Amino acid sequence: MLLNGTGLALVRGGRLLFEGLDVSLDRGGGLHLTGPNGAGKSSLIRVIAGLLRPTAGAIERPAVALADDHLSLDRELSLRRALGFWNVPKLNGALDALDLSRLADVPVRLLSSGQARRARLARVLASDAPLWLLDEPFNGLDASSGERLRLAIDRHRKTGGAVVIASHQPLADSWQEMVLSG
Ligand SMILES: Nc1ncnc2c1ncn2[C@@H]1O[C@H](COP(=O)(O)OP(=O)(O)OP(=O)(O)O)[C@@H](O)[C@H]1O
Repeated sequence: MLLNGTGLALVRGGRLLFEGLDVSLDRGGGLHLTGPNGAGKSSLIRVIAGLLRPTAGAIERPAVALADDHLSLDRELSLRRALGFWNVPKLNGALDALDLSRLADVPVRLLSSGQARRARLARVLASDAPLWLLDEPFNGLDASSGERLRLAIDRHRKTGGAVVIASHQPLADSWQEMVLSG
């Protein structure tokens, strides 16, 4: 098993967001976190990433790559050099997959908001982490970028990776859905 969390609970801002939660994923697996705003999807992703300590429970995880709104890229560097700050062994393939190659030499500060979002996703695609954690990855992407991302995610799962996505958008049947109710 790639990811195994058992009995997870989290209190945040004085509120119990979830308790007794089990999450597990095998290689090739996909977990889709859904639920209303504030239900705790992003918080659970941060628990899985190891950035938030759960109030109860235990978690075993492999190396993870997280894409959310927090990744900082040096705005003065070119996209390629800014991403190069991270562990990105598959950078060229990732830039290609998200149609960012022609922007590789452009300073990060000149990217549009959708291009910057794709850049944060490219960091994940370029990593060699088996577990991808994607918080609302389709937000702000145009249709063709969304499709490119879907293909990259499918490819990652088919080659033995696993993916957790928090998203309000429907996903295909191959995703195991977990509804958080807050
Ligand atoms: N840094 C923080 N400190 C305290 N409480 C927080 C913090 N960040 C988020 N929360 C609270 O935790 C709860 C869950 O937030 P979270 O961002 O996990 O929800 P979500 O399900 O991802 O929501 P959305 O669909 O809006 O993205 C909310 O009530 C939020 O106010």
